[in-house]
Amino acid sequence: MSEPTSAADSSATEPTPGVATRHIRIFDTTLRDGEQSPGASMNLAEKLEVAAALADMGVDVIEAGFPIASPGDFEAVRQIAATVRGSTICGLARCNEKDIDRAWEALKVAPSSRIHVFLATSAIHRQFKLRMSTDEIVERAIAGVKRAATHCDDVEFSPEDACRTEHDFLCRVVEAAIDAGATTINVPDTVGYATPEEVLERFQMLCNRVPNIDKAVLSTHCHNDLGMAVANSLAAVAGGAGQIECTINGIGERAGNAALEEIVMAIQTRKDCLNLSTGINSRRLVPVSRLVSKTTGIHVQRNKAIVGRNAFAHESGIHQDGMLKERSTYEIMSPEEVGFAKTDLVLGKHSGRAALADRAKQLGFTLSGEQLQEVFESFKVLADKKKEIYDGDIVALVQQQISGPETSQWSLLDYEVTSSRSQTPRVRVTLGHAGQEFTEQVEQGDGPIDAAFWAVEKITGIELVCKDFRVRSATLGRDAIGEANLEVEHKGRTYRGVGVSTDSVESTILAILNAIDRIASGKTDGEENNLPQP
Ligand SMILES: CC(=O)SCCNC(=O)CCNC(=O)[C@H](O)C(C)(C)COP(=O)(O)OP(=O)(O)OC[C@H]1O[C@@H](n2cnc3c(N)ncnc32)[C@H](O)[C@@H]1OP(=O)(O)O
Ligand SMILES: CC(C)C(=O)C(=O)O
Ligand SMILES: [Mg+2]
Repeated sequence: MSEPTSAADSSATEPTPGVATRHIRIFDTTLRDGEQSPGASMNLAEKLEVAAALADMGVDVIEAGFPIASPGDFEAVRQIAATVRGSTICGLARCNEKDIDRAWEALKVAPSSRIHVFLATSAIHRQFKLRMSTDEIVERAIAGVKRAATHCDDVEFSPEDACRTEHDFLCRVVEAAIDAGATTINVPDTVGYATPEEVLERFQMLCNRVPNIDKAVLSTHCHNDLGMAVANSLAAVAGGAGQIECTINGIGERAGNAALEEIVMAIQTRKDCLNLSTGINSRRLVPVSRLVSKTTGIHVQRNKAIVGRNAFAHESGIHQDGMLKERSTYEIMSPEEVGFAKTDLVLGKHSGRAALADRAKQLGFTLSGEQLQEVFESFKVLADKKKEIYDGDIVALVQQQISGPETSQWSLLDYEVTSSRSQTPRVRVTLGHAGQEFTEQVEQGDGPIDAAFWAVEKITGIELVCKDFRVRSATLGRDAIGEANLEVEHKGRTYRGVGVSTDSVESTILAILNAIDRIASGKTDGEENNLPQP
């Protein structure tokens, strides 16, 4: 493996000096094999939109469908062939005249079209599915390719289940198909069974043993049943393949096909050792992935390579600290390169002070020293309760810290609330003050908030007249934190209090205590600490 010599080298690799870069054709089969994913059917308008996006991204060949499969599939291939420009449009056909002629009927309007004929060659498929002898398979393959070649000079032939086909027989079929006019020979790992070493050997074997192999482009089409589709596709390329068949988000039959975005970014990111290139505009990968996900209803998992929501997100403090110092410590590609707006430093329970201070700074607060430490402590307490901390949470935490007294007099140790439609609310509050604990239980008021006021007033002995009280959701979602803001009057003077928590009763009690601390320190509303404006 080549080693980056500096931080920047790790994401800006160059091809090996003196070694020519080989261009690899990208054949996208999202609309054909991808649509074979259970539940992924797309309607005509959706297929046209996806095809246009694929062409715009720079896909060389779009397999638009299997025209004999249904009138809808035929019409989708026909309209894509009629309207989408910039890519070759391909249609799939079994090895029989009806399929091939129907495919051509749909494709003929395209300026550049390809008929893809397939016939299984492995012993299992010959014996149990097709019930044909080896001679019959060869004859049928030749007839199919010849029929396709009468329509179109771009003919692809796939010996289905090629990776489980006997070497001698595979060589025989491939040679016959090329002689019959096939210009691309696709060697599929139909059931995702092969290992990268086996794929490499199989492609090398075909290159060494099939005498006319130089008259066709070799192609790879890998399924992901054992999670090796992308590795197998790259192994095929190392063995001589010049075309990779793949799908957006890796959708496809069963566990899917090799994911286009992973192939493209592996080639782009590791051009230093692979010495390959594609014509794909990688900045379109995320938008096209989202389009396909929305269109098919197949959700992209958060940790999916390249296009998953977490692909450029960092939550761990140590990683975030590294990222803030130098991006290449934890990123081998830039998010912009694949179409994400930016790296996401997600604040959560694994984050540290560096990321918290950085986010607070972006929000308009400069935190350091003890102030940072205090916000960090309340941040960790909150992070234990919430999955993700949003910007609104940070603003609320910082504001609470800034507006709080230097030394808090009263602290909330515990509380319990019972409320129902039919009974008077009951609140039990335990407060700490000067090393002692005080508990009060009240059963009065119009609701738990009112009861909480009564309980705190009883413990502290400070009477409050509530002039204004609001609880607002500081962030989004059901686990949002509530920020309680109140204005109280005590002995003719007005005081403010702020409290935040995921529980609105708790944020209210904290806001009351905040106001009481201000009363004790003599800070009225007109003498607030200067709150920075986020
Ligand atoms: C590996 C792959 O992804 S291959 C592509 C798979 N995709 C699809 O099958 C999706 C679209 N398919 C369909 O809509 C239907 O299967 C159709 C319209 C193509 C055919 O439907 P039917 O005529 O009802 O046949 P059915 O699907 O039940 O069986 C397939 C037939 O094709 C035959 N067949 C399979 N592959 C081939 C081939 N490459 N060349 C010729 N015949 C083939 C089978 O032996 C079987 O023939 P039989 O009925 O004489 O036993
Ligand atoms: C039609 C062929 C190429 C196929 O999808 C496969 O073998 O997986
Ligand atoms: Mg397939």
